[in-house]
Amino acid sequence: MAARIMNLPKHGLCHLMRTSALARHYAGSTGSASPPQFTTLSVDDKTGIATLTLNRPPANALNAAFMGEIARSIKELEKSKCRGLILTSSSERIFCAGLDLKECYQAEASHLQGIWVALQNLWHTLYSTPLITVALINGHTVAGGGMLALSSEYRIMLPNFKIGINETMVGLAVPMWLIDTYLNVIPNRRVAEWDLTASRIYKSEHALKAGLVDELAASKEQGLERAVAFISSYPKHSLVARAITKRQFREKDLKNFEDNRQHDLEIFLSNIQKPNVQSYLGEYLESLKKKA
Ligand SMILES: CC/C=C\CC/C=C/CC(=O)SCCNC(=O)CCNC(=O)[C@H](O)C(C)(C)COP(=O)(O)OP(=O)(O)OC[C@H]1O[C@@H](n2cnc3c(N)ncnc32)[C@H](O)[C@@H]1OP(=O)(O)O
Repeated sequence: MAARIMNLPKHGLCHLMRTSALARHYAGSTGSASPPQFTTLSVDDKTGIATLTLNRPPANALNAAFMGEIARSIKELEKSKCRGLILTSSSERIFCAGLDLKECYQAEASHLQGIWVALQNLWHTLYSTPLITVALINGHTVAGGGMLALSSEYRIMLPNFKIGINETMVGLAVPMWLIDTYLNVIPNRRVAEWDLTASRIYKSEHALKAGLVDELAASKEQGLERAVAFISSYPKHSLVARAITKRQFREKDLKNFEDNRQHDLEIFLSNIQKPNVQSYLGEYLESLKKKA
């Protein structure tokens, strides 16, 4: 089996062609001709590997438009017969800081609903995709950012960053579908329960030891090479069987989610609008500002 390893040109012809194709797709599905705003996508036609780069400074915080854009790109890549997807960040410090908390503070219920439904859809799309998925975690990734990493099949992280799910710390329960996602990576229930109830955040090196990530890479370039090698290690003839097997492993979690989608939304809306949670959220946002 020949595993092709190459660095993708950041602004190559291939990238431009794919971006315009996606823009046409968005125009068809949303009625607007606006191109992707918060991501760049490049596809290596020789390897069939796509790199989706998160680019919403300063923290790649997730709002509904950003999450919709990521999910639509994944769906489009599935149709284009790409074999694999690498998720990474344009920032040198932050892979993804989770939900955009500024948009969760003192927001209308309809806005909060839009955010949560977009988060649910993004999780479902990434967790269920037949594509071979690798998160190249080149910065801190917490909460919803942890979700992106853990929903991928393989995680490569750069040293000296943080990864974890800290929802309880901000006053909210971890949704069942995210617990299932965590257990898919850390099957030791006691460790998983402790991590999620205590909002445990791991440093890269410790995350590797705990099995939360699969490899450390010294640089983003090395990480990209390792990600391409991982995806290319699956022979072409195995891809359909591989995708069916992946689906079977994840089917129960996906069904649980579908059975409880509405209830999950109601729990979020009820929690996030509680005065004590909103008040804590305000203080938390202030503390993030004061750090600067
Ligand atoms: C109350 C619960 C709300 C929703 C519940 C539902 C649960 C959903 C899951 C979630 O995703 S909740 C999101 C939880 N996220 C966090 O708690 C992350 C908070 N951020 C951090 O811990 C740190 O920023 C970091 C470790 C990610 C990066 O640290 P560092 O490199 O030192 O950067 P700064 O802290 O200086 O941040 C840079 C810049 O980004 C802004 N920012 C950071 N996180 C968010 C965020 N989640 N939403 C909006 N904005 C965020 C931060 O304020 C700084 O902005 P400046 O304008 O001051 O540059």
